[in-house]
Amino acid sequence: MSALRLPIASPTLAVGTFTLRALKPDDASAIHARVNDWNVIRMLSRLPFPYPADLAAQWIAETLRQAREGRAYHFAILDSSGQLIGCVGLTLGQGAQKNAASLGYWVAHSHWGQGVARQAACRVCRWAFAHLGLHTITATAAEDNAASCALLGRLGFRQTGKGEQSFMARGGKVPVQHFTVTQPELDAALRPGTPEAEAQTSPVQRKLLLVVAAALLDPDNRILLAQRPEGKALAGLWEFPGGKVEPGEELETALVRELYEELGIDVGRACLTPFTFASHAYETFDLLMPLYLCRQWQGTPQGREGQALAWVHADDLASYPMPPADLPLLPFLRALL
Ligand SMILES: Nc1nc2c([nH]c(=O)n2[C@@H]2O[C@H](COP(=O)(O)OP(=O)(O)OP(=O)(O)O)[C@@H](O)[C@H]2O)c(=O)[nH]1
Ligand SMILES: [Mg+2]
Repeated sequence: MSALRLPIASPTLAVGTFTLRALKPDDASAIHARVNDWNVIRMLSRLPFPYPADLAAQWIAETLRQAREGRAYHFAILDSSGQLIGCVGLTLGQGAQKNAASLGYWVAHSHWGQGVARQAACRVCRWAFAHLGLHTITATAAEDNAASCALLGRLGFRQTGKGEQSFMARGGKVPVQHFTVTQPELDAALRPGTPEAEAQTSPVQRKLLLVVAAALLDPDNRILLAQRPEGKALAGLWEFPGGKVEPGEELETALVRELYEELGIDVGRACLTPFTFASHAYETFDLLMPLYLCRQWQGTPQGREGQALAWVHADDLASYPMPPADLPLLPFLRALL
């Protein structure tokens, strides 16, 4: 579990013939020209019509502030000639919602029907799942925005409910549909050959994820496994307790913190023995996971994040489905125990 989320730099992302990059103050006039269009603005809840020219500059300044603070990431969508043709962005939840973000986008009317929003939204969601530790991304679309509802469905978003929302430009409440997607749902919906599916193979976007984990051993040489809870990636699989190393954090410090957060036990750093490591290329990131052995701790392990726990003999490990990264580690544990 992450203690806090540090802002990360907005990347420049490529998808198909489009480029997504952080907004710049110079984009204001292009944004104003494209968004101040009834076709576009009637689908956006928070914008007035007509859209005053100076609002674009204020909004850009706000997005840059939010990005510096790690609260939102907004991108200009540029076509192959570098012309701004829309925007896409994610606003991150706070507090208990920190693993969720909401998606928003618009595309200039002249570019509708060309898959711009689909490709851009997909690219940003894939980046966000890989880099921001998100579990879900939500989106809301006006019920009469059939194109947007269809686009979200095509990206793997599920409709989770209906409601009403004030739309400034329309001067009142409008029926809306709420949607949500997880990383596996987004990945499952990718259609091979589409620009958004091809974009993922771009090597510059691969991320190395450093995760630290422990094989806790009881006096009978049984290993403690924890079942990944619902809502997390790889939910239901059994894993070694542990988690992501925070930027600037030492490995052992991270592991001591994770074991306390996830299991409520106190482990001295001296009780952690480096054992082996897992290295696995997941679809969107490379996992590097040092695995430590630990035989001594204070307290009784409890699933503090709602995860089931099991003490498992090395010979029984095969009965517990584990993430693919863990499978090469099992022979070493069997040999040791
Ligand atoms: N802890 C742990 N993570 C593993 C194992 N095997 C494996 O592939 N992973 C991957 O490593 C990453 C660790 O994520 P995590 O969800 O434990 O991270 P965390 O405790 O910091 O949680 P949070 O990000 O929800 O705050 C996940 O992508 C997970 O799928 C394992 O045996 N133990
Ligand atoms: Mg964890």
